[in-house]
Amino acid sequence: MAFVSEEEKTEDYLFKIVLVGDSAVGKSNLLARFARDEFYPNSKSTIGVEFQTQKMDINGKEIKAQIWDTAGQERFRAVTSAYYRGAVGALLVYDISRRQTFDSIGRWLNELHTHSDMNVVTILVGNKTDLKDAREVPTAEGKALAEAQGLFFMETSALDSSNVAAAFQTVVKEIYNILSRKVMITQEFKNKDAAALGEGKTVVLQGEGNNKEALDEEPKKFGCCSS
Ligand SMILES: Nc1nc2c(ncn2[C@@H]2O[C@H](COP(=O)(O)OP(=O)(O)OP(=O)(O)O)[C@@H](O)[C@H]2O)c(=O)[nH]1
Repeated sequence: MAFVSEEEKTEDYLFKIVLVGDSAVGKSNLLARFARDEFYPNSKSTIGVEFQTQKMDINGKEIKAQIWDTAGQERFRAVTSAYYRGAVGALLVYDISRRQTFDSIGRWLNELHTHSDMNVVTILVGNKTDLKDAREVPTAEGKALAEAQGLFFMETSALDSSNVAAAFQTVVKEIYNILSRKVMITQEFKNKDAAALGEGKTVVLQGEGNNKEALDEEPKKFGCCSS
């Protein structure tokens, strides 16, 4: 087990992660499965925005993933810029049994990159793998798109739970790794300065641009239905 000091344990990390994709691909159910281990066979379209904060343990650190969910359909959606603002992670979701939802991924990726940091950690998620006989998008095609766009990739089923936690964890772990590398670089610089000045060392967690906002920002809510 890795050694974590008392001081380190009490540090809080809050990562804003957004769910993006066409209507009815299963965004809300992925969140419901991950955060509450629930599934709704007849869920209605999300109206406005919902978010859930889920605690996770990464390398002995307590991370809070604040996961935001909005409707895929334009008329039910939240204010786009506010939805993406400060996001450091994204799940780009399509339904493996409806090709048109896969064809929309390019558009969602454009929207994500227009409204958030280009470096937002993104995973392409092919949901509803339980619908084996209805599959329209082969796994290899999803994987190829992810590779071409530099995204992580996973296929999930909110219905039978497969890979749901793994998909969220992949994003959170990668964000944490990026921030850890930044801390190490900051520490290296500070140590050099400190050595020059003869001072003790300090470690500061520094996000940049939108990433920093995500760490600072208080959750905001639009529309209805948060838990
Ligand atoms: N078979 C199957 N059905 C699923 C799965 N995930 C979601 N569904 C169903 O798909 C429908 C839409 O799910 P939602 O989670 O509401 O989809 P959404 O992407 O949040 O939809 P919007 O809010 O309209 O954008 C519901 O009837 C769910 O029960 C899954 O993994 N397998």
